Amino acid sequence: DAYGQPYDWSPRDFEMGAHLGRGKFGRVYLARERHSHYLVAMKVMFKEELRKGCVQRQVLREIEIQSRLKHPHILRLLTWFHDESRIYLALEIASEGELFKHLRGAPNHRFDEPRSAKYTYQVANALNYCHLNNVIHRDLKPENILLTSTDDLKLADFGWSAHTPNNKRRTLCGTLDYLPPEMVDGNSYDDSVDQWCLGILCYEFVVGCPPFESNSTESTYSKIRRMEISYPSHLSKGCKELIGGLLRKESKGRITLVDVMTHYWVKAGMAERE
Ligand SMILES: Cn1ncc2ncnc(NCCc3cnc(NC(=O)Nc4cccc(C(F)(F)F)c4)s3)c21
Repeated sequence: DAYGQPYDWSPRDFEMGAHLGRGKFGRVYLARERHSHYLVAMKVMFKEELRKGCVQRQVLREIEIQSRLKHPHILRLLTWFHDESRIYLALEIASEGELFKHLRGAPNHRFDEPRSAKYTYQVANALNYCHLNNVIHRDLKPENILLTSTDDLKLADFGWSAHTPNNKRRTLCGTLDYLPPEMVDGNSYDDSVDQWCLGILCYEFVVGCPPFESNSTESTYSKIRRMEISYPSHLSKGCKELIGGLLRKESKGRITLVDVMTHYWVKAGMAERE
């Protein structure tokens, strides 16, 4: 407010609009702040549901982590508040919504290599910023990445993020396709799990499905453990080399996020997109 004191936001400050999407816990609405007409994406979650899902602490950790992260490719958590039954996250809007929708809607469910290279660069840039702030995202997948009207990516949903180093087992939920071998085996892990996930993500961009996808948990796990990856013939040498550099079973052997941002395939793809 005018005196520089943090203002206590409340649901009454916003007019709720269109339904933008739904997550595992709660729904997202377009919302407009009454005086400034500023538009936000409002994630509304029921405290009872979070309690039943035993995720209250994770939401609070996400709020603590996300309010500190300020980066062009990380979706801003602008503010948060709660009333007697709900918790509200006021988020920056990414008007094109979940990247997942655009990937599934693209021809052959995949992006061309220049577009994939640009997105890979932006995610690597955001993850590098997270790691410099001792945060691992841990839940990178197309559903958690949003697209803006300028065709730029925003990393979102830090509900599973954690401070490094971390070796708490995370209860498995959602897709297993992105789990790195060290997590499948329940071993300790560090921020290089995000490099693994970036490799899976890049593969899914250019191929249209994750490399270890299969119809049962056991076979996904065994494919991950055996590093059973096949590259379609349409992939360029540079693309295979980059993905191969990230999908290394040995976490220490994975190329760094800076290696990704300076990789010739990534730079060539971005130059072509300019
Ligand atoms: C759909 N859509 N379209 C446009 C648009 N623009 C912005 N945002 C959108 N959608 C919201 C994306 C999110 C960002 N941050 C989130 N954070 C979260 O959902 N956290 C969270 C909640 C409950 C439980 C847990 C826990 F603990 F279990 F992990 C974690 S969701 C948009």
